[in-house]
Amino acid sequence: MPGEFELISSITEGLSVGDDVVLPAGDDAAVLRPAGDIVVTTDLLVENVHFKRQWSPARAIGRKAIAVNVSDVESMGARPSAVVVALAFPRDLDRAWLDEFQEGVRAECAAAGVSLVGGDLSSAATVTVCVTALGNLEGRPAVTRGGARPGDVVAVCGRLGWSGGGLAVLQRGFGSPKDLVAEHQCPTVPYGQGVVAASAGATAMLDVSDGLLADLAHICESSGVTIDIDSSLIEIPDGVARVAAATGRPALGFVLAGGEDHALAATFPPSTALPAGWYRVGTVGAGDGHVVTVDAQPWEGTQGWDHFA
Ligand SMILES: Nc1ncnc2c1ncn2[C@@H]1O[C@H](COP(=O)(O)OP(=O)(O)O)[C@@H](O)[C@H]1O
Ligand SMILES: Cc1ncc(C[n+]2csc(CCOP(=O)(O)OP(=O)(O)O)c2C)c(N)n1
Ligand SMILES: [Mg+2]
Ligand SMILES: [Mg+2]
Ligand SMILES: [Mg+2]
Repeated sequence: MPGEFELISSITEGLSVGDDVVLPAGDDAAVLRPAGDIVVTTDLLVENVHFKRQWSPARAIGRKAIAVNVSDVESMGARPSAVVVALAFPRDLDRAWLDEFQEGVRAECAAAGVSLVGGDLSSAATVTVCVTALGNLEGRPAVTRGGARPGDVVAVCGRLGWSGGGLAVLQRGFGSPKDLVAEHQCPTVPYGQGVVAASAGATAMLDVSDGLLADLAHICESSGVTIDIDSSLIEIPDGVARVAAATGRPALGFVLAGGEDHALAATFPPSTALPAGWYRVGTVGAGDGHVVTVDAQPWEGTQGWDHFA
């Protein structure tokens, strides 16, 4: 492995940046000039908690680190603009692993439309990635978790259950269905749909990281409402049905609580025509927060991921 400054040079060489970047990576800090309110968010990816190097190629881990963070920017109804990437890894890590990780970072930044404007490197016993992502509201109000109203429609854009299904496959030591495994290695974030939903009048929005039920409970709590999921509106992907059959776990559990979907979930007034790519999954009801039901019944299984439960 070359020295730290040589690595940084290779990481930042030839980086292109967007219009809001005044000073790119290379100084003590980058300088941005947003045209409206900015949103900022950060999420960690920790080896053996969020990924395993045996389960995911380096390129997918680099892509995922960007994707899950930009997903939180999208969920505010903002246009993603920039990221900084802090990376710690063992001294004896293969140089090829780092190069492939960095290739994934660049590829996903390009897909998401964000500029890589800085970061940090450190040695550590295992790989840890911390990304901070920024976005621009461009004059629109942020779509928070707190604006859902009784009668609103609950809708989703993106893939539910694929990532959780892929995780179950990997945990059993298998590699297929390949589409599910790929989705676990790096989720497909519906880039651009945060702004689309905000412009269509979404009243509340978030990205599904812990699991649809666990995350919708945040909207219930913040908005002071209840949500009922209508299971007849929920499609079970073929691969998820196969993994459910092989594991003896209910297919609906992967979709409702699998986690790491990084789909967007939002509430819309009942009169709103849902934007293309969005599908209804349930309805907002009156009541005092906390409650997400499925077909008007409490969900018996886990609601989603909790790092400390
Ligand atoms: N260590 C921390 N210090 C301050 N705020 C935090 C910390 N950890 C989480 N939060 C805040 O708590 C909220 C929920 O966090 P989290 O569940 O990680 O959100 P998300 O699932 O959208 O990534 C966010 O607003 C986040 O910024
Ligand atoms: C090795 C491994 N085990 C388990 C998981 C499953 N998993 C880890 S974190 C997580 C939930 C999402 O992560 P979190 O850090 O809570 O993201 P946030 O909600 O803050 O966006 C899930 C489903 C995984 N991805 N990799
Ligand atoms: Mg988080
Ligand atoms: Mg997150
Ligand atoms: Mg989130």
